[in-house]
Amino acid sequence: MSSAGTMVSEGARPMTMASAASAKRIRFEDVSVAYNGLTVLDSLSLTVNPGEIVALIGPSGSGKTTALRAVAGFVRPASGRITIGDRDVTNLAPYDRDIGMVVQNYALFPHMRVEENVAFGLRARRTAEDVSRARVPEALAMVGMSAYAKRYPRELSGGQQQRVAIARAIAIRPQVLLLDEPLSALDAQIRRSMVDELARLHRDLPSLTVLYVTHDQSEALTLANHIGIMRDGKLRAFGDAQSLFRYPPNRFAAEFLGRANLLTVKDLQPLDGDRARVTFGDQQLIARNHHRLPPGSECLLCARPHDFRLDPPLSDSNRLAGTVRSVQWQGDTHSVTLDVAGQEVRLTSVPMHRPPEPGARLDVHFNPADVTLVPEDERHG
Ligand SMILES: Nc1ncnc2c1ncn2[C@@H]1O[C@H](COP(=O)(O)OP(=O)(O)OP(=O)(O)O)[C@@H](O)[C@H]1O
Repeated sequence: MSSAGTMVSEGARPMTMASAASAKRIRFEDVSVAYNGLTVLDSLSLTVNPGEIVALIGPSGSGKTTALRAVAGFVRPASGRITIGDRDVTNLAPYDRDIGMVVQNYALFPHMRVEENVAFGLRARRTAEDVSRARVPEALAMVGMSAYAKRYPRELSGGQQQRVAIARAIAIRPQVLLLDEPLSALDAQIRRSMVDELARLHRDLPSLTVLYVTHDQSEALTLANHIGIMRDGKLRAFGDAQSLFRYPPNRFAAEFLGRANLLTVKDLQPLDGDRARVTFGDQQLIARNHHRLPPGSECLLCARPHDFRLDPPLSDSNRLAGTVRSVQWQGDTHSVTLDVAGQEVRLTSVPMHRPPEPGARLDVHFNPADVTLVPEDERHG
């Protein structure tokens, strides 16, 4: 642990975990959970492939933690099946599932020193004393906390406590690691460095299959191989992080993962490849039709704030003429809100020497390959 509070593995890969080849898959098969007769997780089917990180994101109350707790064995599904590798764990007790878990608020035992906290899971599993003696320093080294073994939790910062919680979870060498908002109690700067460190930890432990629940889309985009977006107990979108961001399958996914301008367009006409022409106001625009929406569809054109350009357009660019509503300087960017044919468009640019004034006319353009059409129909969302 450096004094700046970074998590670094000390020494050469101390933990000789099994290789990625022995990693285990987590599978939800049509899993529903109800509390007091109210369904809060509705027919969830989802696979976390061996050794990958899947992030579940979604608004408060959408069922993310419930899904995680069902894997951990803290809630029993009303129907469906959960498997880890080839084992059906649906009805196994939590301690029989070979799972490590880290929750938001550290949950360290305050009366135990760091090393005793990390040893706790090993003791509970009746791990031989000599094995435990080796595993505790290994796990602490993985999270850069070797120097803090003798401290009590109250003598640690929040970030340090969470590192100890992670060390405790991985000391048992679980097949599966469940992380429930592990960084949300930390301040923004520590959180950012912990995200990098979790990514590194996962590179050091490639056999670990991770289900990661978070509110924070940037954590999900940075860490996850695949992202699931939940709403009202249902999985509304699932895909690899990049595709989900670039080609959101519905309005909800577009709005939840990153900021999106969603322009209402109509009269879709497919062009060559996966492109299509659409009508926006009295203008024709070209966009990707990644979801192959049928001709004539009413849909949304999804453009991210950074997709817009202010420099002179290329010949095949889409152009929009707008009126500036507001301009905000945000340090490393300018954020501009425009009125374009009665719809609000937000764009970000590198800091401008002479930002436009509210009320000024501003022409922007964007490359057809950077924007995508999204179905408006709620049946898709
Ligand atoms: N023990 C419980 N008893 C009754 N209802 C519960 C219980 N735990 C959760 N719920 C309800 O289940 C729904 C889903 O909760 P869950 O904690 O899974 O959501 P979440 O997406 O993780 O939310 P958050 O991001 O706020 O943690 C919520 O409406 C919640 O009130």
